Amino acid sequence: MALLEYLCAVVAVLVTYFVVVSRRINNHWKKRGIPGPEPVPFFGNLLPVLMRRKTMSDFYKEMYDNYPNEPLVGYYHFMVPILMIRDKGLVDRVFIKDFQCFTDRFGAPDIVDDPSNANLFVLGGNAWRTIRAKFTPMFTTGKLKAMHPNINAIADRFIDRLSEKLTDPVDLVKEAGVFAIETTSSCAFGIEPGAVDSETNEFGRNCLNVQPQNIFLFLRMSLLFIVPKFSGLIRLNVVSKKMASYFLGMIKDVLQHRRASGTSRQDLVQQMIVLQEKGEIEVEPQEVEEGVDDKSAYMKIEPTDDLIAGQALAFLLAGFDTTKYSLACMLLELAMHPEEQEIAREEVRKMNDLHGVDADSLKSMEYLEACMKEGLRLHSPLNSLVRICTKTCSLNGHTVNPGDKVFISIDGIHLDPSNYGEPEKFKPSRWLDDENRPQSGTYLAWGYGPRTCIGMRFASLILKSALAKILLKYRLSLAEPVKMPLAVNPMAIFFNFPSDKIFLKVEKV
Ligand code: HEM
Repeated sequence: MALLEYLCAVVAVLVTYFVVVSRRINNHWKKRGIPGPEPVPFFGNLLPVLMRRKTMSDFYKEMYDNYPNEPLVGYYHFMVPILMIRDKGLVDRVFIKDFQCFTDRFGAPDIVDDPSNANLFVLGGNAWRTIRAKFTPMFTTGKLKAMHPNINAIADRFIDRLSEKLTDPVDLVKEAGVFAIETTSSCAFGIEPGAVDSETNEFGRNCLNVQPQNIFLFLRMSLLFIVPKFSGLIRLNVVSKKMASYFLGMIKDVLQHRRASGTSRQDLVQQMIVLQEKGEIEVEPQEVEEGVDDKSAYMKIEPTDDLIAGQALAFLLAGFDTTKYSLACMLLELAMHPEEQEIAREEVRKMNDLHGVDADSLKSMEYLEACMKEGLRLHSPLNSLVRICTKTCSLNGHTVNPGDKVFISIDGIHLDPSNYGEPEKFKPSRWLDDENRPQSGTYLAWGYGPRTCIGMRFASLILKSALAKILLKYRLSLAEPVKMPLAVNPMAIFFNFPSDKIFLKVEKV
């Protein structure tokens, strides 16, 4: 009995302590005069998300919409206070002008000995800056042109697959997924297209399951984001150990095979091999990022197979699902808007008659580009952009300290009527109207500032190649009604991935 009483007393003390600490933490924003939704102990503001009553995207967008006159809003990711930036001027400050105070995304240490975390997406500080400076030239116009025949071949295979499905409704997300598997395997993992052409082989299956959007990933990503040092200590990764070991092993095999056989191919793997052959990575004066006046902001890095494999893994993690869902959503919007689809088809036809579909002609397809931008505005695969403060700075009179987390709601900004007239409408023409072009800082599908998507030009080329080839051959329409806005997977912490199937009718033009 005495033991039971003793245990009850301990539990009562712990609960009281816990509630008091939670309350104190939950007063963080109140004390600073920053408005925000009322938190509950431990869960902060996440309870509706964890109970699947709201998606993370809805939660962010509601916060953006509910405080229309506030430049800053505070919320709690479990017990960690997070600052949401609403004001465009402050977005510019954090992501561009004061970027040197907000360089990190996860707050991970400079270089991590674990290759699955030592990648461009996760790394911070000098290691990120150094690798970014060396990897950016892999996506220049010339390099993309050289890779384009590969990309076109993958788009052709996509067209062939669709031709076999003309009688049945096409499962859009599934087909876009197979296309994304092929581009990822071919360009980032150096495997010939066709070798992994379906969801049923191991590579394809693993691509589809590399980051299953469930509660475990939600909690893992939450920990990495809110307590990066602790996550480092317990060696928490952005992917499971099994997936990391599969993909890292695969890319290392490709590296070894190319070196042993002397074979070469126009892809990202080859460019990484070229970088590796130059020896220790050191940033040259002409590669120094704008705003960085100190060369000590960079470091020397040994381009080991692990480091290279880590970057290929980042290309997969950052590029696979984003490409798949972006393509699916763009095709869906075109299917729902036959008039815009026809204008785009006419433009592609004209350019194709003159030059065929190549990297140059795709560049001149302005309407197609506008369709892509508009599709991404309405269906940005990422719901938010995140930065971690690395140097003390003041935002609107509020001091932000190293380790503090700031973010912006992409959907909030993309669907704000003060940024886009009739924001819910698919209107590619808004991108061609020179007088009313969307202002800078209001289009965030590829991110913003020096840490924007490194694969943007590459992904645009892939998406436009697929769109152009499909429009030339097929007319798209809905096979069954689709409810807008699309339902999103509730456990996708940073993403807007549609959760329902979408079926299109595809007919020859
Ligand atoms: C439609 C397709 C894609 C979209 C919409 C997209 C979007 C984004 C966004 C929003 C970010 C965060 C930027 C920020 O925080 O400011 C990002 C980062 C990144 N993306 Fe993409 N992405 C796409 C495809 C790709 C592809 C194909 C690759 C690989 C070749 C890629 C590689 C990366 C990497 C490595 C980062 C981290 C960059 C850094 O922190 O330096 N992405 N992407």
